[in-house]
Amino acid sequence: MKQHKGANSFISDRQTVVTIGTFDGVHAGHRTIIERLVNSASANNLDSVVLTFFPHPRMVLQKESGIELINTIEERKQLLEQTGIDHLVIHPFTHNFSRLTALEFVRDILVNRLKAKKIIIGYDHRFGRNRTADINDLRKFGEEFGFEVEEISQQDVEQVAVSSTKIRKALQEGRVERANMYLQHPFTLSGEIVKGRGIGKDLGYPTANLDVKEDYKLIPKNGVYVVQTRINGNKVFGMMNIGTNPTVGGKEKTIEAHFFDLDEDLYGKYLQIELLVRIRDEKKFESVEDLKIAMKQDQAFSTQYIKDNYA
Ligand SMILES: Cc1cc2nc3c(=O)[nH]c(=O)nc-3n(C[C@H](O)[C@H](O)[C@H](O)COP(=O)(O)O)c2cc1C
Ligand SMILES: Nc1ncnc2c1ncn2[C@@H]1O[C@H](COP(=O)(O)OP(=O)(O)O)[C@@H](O)[C@H]1O
Repeated sequence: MKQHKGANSFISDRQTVVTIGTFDGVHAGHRTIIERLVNSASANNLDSVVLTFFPHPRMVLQKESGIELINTIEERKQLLEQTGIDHLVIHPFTHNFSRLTALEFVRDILVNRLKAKKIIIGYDHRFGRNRTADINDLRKFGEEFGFEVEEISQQDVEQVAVSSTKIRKALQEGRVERANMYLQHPFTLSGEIVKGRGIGKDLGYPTANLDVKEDYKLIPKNGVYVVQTRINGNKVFGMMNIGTNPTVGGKEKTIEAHFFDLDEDLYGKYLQIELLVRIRDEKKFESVEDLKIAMKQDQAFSTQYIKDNYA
């Protein structure tokens, strides 16, 4: 897969089949559409192109929308990489871009830049300044500029929307097993390991504090989770707490993980941590001793879960 930082730097020897969308989650519904794209491209000797926008239009046009996405742009790239598309174009969505008329968008971006011979698009897709144009307009442009339009049916579009909503809701409720089932891959949190308050080691459970810098990333419900990551190429399991650490007088929300059978300085490392299952709510314990007992139980739960599911 070739990556392009915008349509202006797109290069391809062949003409293309293009689909346009956010593809947040890159879940089963998205994969069905992308499969269609890839198959259509190979059947017609064309290159397959996913055109996606970043920042998300709502992050630019409705700054206060508080949008929460399943994937950061980095995660989205990695997931799309696995689908077998030839090109991923991440076009910067700016105010200026949003002012393009439908004609300008189709002619300048899709036809002249992306060399579109075919466009696969949802039945309800709208585009151009103020989203005035629809799929019928796109078909007319197709006759003028020589490309074909393939419609994604209402049923398929709804399936995609329902899945994204279900995944976000499951994550907000802490049901990561369910979210992972819809996603068909584990939900991840990614970021750099930063210094915390240095309490973990005293508790006997050092915890790597994850700094998720993307403010639009959906963080699942506070609580304790079984997790898995890769450290220096090795698979490592652990347990993660998302919350404010009320027992030790914390206020800020933190994301921290204790990894099993590991003793290593992780500061400055970039980790992608997969959430596997939720164990319990975060609690304010009477004492640090009670917290330690709970963490020991969390470890026992995790060990059993890993044995049952990953042995
Ligand atoms: C598996 C796990 C479960 C935790 N559960 C709780 C909890 O229920 N309540 C709480 O106040 N803190 C909980 N914590 C966080 C601890 O309060 C502890 O302060 C933290 O791990 C150390 O913070 P530090 O990185 O700033 O040193 C948990 C941590 C882990 C790793
Ligand atoms: N098994 C482990 N799991 C998590 N972190 C570990 C582990 N072993 C060593 N560490 C290191 O210890 C640090 C956490 O120690 P801790 O006392 O909780 O300090 P901090 O408050 O800075 O997170 C981690 O960032 C990592 O560098």
